[in-house]
Amino acid sequence: MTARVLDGVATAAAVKDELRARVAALRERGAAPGLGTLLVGDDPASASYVRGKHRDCAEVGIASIEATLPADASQADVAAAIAALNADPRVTGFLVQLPLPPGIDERACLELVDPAKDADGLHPTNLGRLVLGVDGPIASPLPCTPAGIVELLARHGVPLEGAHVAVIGRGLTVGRPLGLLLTRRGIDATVTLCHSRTPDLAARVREADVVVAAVGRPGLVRADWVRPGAAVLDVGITRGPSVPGSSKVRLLGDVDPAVDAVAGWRSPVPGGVGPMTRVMLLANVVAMAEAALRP
Ligand SMILES: Nc1nc(=O)c2c([nH]1)NC[C@@H]1CN(c3ccc(C(=O)N[C@@H](CCC(=O)O)C(=O)O)cc3)C=[N+]21
Repeated sequence: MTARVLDGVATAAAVKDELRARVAALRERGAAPGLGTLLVGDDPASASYVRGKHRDCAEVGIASIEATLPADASQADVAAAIAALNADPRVTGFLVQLPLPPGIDERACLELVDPAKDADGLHPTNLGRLVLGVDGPIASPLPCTPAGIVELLARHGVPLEGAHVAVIGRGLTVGRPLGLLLTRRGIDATVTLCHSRTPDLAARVREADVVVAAVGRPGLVRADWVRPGAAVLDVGITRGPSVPGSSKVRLLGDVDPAVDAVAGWRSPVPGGVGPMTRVMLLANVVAMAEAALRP
């Protein structure tokens, strides 16, 4: 067997086409959506992700508002920048790029974001709505990577209802909210949420119809862990050594490429979950701008 590709680039492009039409409709009603970003410090990977998000916005007609602070910004500086984005009428949704520099309290910063402008879906109110399994009075944004994974599977016809999903990783942005999303009514997967202290991880993965690896350890998921025909989603992105004779660094996923001989589906790195994460951010911004128009 050779695994079929869960193509995040093509799927994200299809979602973008749908969003472009919704953005045009919003603009006609005088409610142009705008994405704000707050980047603190000069981590090159973070700067490159933020640039990518603004490029995506331009492609669908969403305005971009960029805020930056130096690496030595204080907690109060970050709080003031978040307050300015909360108050800016051009900004219908924004995110605080993570990770924040050492010394800044990330959780405290996320709590300062207006939940109605929380493009990442990481404010405790929105995570609470995810736990409750209901949409709030405003459209409640979903965390982008979990939402992107569900969309990627749905658009490739990979069923989740009745499926057993092994999620590896319990982080705030991927594993933990993904477990909540997959077990919602209407999605109806059965989830085993695995982490660094799970005994016999290989055995938990072997039981799964769908495997999601979100750890950041290259090659963690090996071919002999995977049930034949399973769908394997790779969320890990580790920057490896540069390609010999080129300035490009190799991006390494959490899934050993040898898995392709066993799996039914695999999402590649790059070109899988990453582009879906980015497009779900845009989807949140559009949905929040639409919600703001409703009486
Ligand atoms: N507040 C906040 N929200 C985030 O959503 C957030 C964040 N902070 N901090 C960092 C992580 C990481 N993340 C990625 C999104 C897209 C790709 C992506 O598109 N990757 C390309 C490769 C791009 C490359 O790294 O060269 C791909 O997989 O094809 C990667 C990583 C969002 N994150």
